[in-house]
Amino acid sequence: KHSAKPNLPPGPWKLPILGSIHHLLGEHPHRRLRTIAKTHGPLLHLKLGEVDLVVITSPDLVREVFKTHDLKFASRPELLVGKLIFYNESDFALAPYGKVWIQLRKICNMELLSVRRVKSFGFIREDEGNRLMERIRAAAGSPVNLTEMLLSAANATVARAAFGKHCAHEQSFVLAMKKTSKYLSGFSVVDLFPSLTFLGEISGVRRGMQRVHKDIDEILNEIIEEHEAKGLKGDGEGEDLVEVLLKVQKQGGLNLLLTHNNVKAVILDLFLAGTDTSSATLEWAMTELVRNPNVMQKAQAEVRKALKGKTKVEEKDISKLPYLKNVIKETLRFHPTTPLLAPRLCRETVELGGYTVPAGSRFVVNAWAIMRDARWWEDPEKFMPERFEKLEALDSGGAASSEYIPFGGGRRICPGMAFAFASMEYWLAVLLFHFDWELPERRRPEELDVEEAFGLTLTRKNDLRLVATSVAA
Ligand code: HEM
Repeated sequence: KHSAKPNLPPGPWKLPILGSIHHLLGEHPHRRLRTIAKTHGPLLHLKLGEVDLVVITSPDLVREVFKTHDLKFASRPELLVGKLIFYNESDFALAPYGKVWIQLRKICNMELLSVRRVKSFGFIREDEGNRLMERIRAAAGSPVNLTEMLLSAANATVARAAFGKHCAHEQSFVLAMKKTSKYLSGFSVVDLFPSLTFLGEISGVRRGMQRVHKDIDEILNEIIEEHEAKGLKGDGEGEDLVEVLLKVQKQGGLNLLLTHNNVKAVILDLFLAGTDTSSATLEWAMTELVRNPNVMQKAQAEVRKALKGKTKVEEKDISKLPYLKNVIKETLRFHPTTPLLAPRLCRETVELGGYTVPAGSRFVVNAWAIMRDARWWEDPEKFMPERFEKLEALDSGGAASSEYIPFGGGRRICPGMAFAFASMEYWLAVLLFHFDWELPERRRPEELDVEEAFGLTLTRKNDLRLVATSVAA
């Protein structure tokens, strides 16, 4: 008689079967969810089909979930793409919390994306930076598609880091990954009604995923065979990431028998999480620099003064560019490329903010809304890199603060921060040192649009086309 209903967080009214899905229509989810939070508060409950979704829009709650209750929120929801493309969740970005995730994350932190390893890829970033510069120079004053060029540099960098210098499969692999990312939103019908398996069949999604998986698997098998045939050097110098993973597999000594599927799935993670996040951030940085000529001048003056007399930017110069670093931090605040972070799964029932979040709920943090909220940010709609000169606590790129969370937080915080900053800072320095930038047809800076395309990564809707003028060194 008195079976107590859980005291769920508030949320908008729900329809039978669909739940709250209709409230998310018409605008990008991070924008709709901010509007809903303004009415119902910073802790929301929505029912999306069969899924309970809890949304957080306040730094206090962020602190609670990433610090006090981190372990309870450290899992990821099961998505069809994880099963069908990521080798039945043999990776660690989509894997639930557990033995596999713990071991793979350890390998990632200590071997794949450690500061030492990221440093060892400096020559790749410099090569790709030079290639970027030459492609822009070759355009000789006609508009260049920076969106496409930055994505190509990011893809090539991860591909070379993962597979080694000469990988014949780079292009076909990148293409297959592009197809994969469209299945990853977590908001698709197959993931909102997981019990209705026939939806995957009639929509063709299941077949599409199986086809992409087959293509990816063939390429990765060949790459692994080539690496095995070549033999593993084992000296730690100049190793690519496939070599590192195969070496760890051979050495054993982990709490996990690392399978070939683990190796392949981890490589997929690095591509999916590590390519368009970095290129989209740079694309937004260049957008804001063109829209804010004073900021552009200040950043260019810094880099040109620090590198006076040089003909090329070197990685070691980046430490002399604090303003440029703040331009990137401000871009990540203003245009976080994963505005709702990556969805988590609540492993146990938790009391949060006076409400009950039931075990099994999916949960997201509206990082975009928090980082544009005037309660926590002065002039939040203004692009102002100077704000980071005062905010020492935010220097670590996110881990230290619950208002600045472009990389998430807690145990599942992005492990690719060092990799991302190294490429983004270097390439931005190259773009600003060698070129002046303006809009085609001498359009005014304020005419540059900031429309968003929502996919897994928040990119510009329209490609960024700018005219570059070479500056004499
Ligand atoms: C501007 C660039 C980037 C941004 C904004 C970004 C952001 C994020 C965010 C928000 C998450 C989810 C964290 C959470 O659940 O709390 C994440 C996870 C992850 N990122 Fe990044 N990321 C970037 C670059 C990279 C790069 C370059 C790599 C690797 C090469 C990478 C690898 C990963 C992986 C593997 C995960 C999953 C971690 C796990 O579940 O344990 N990311 N990233």
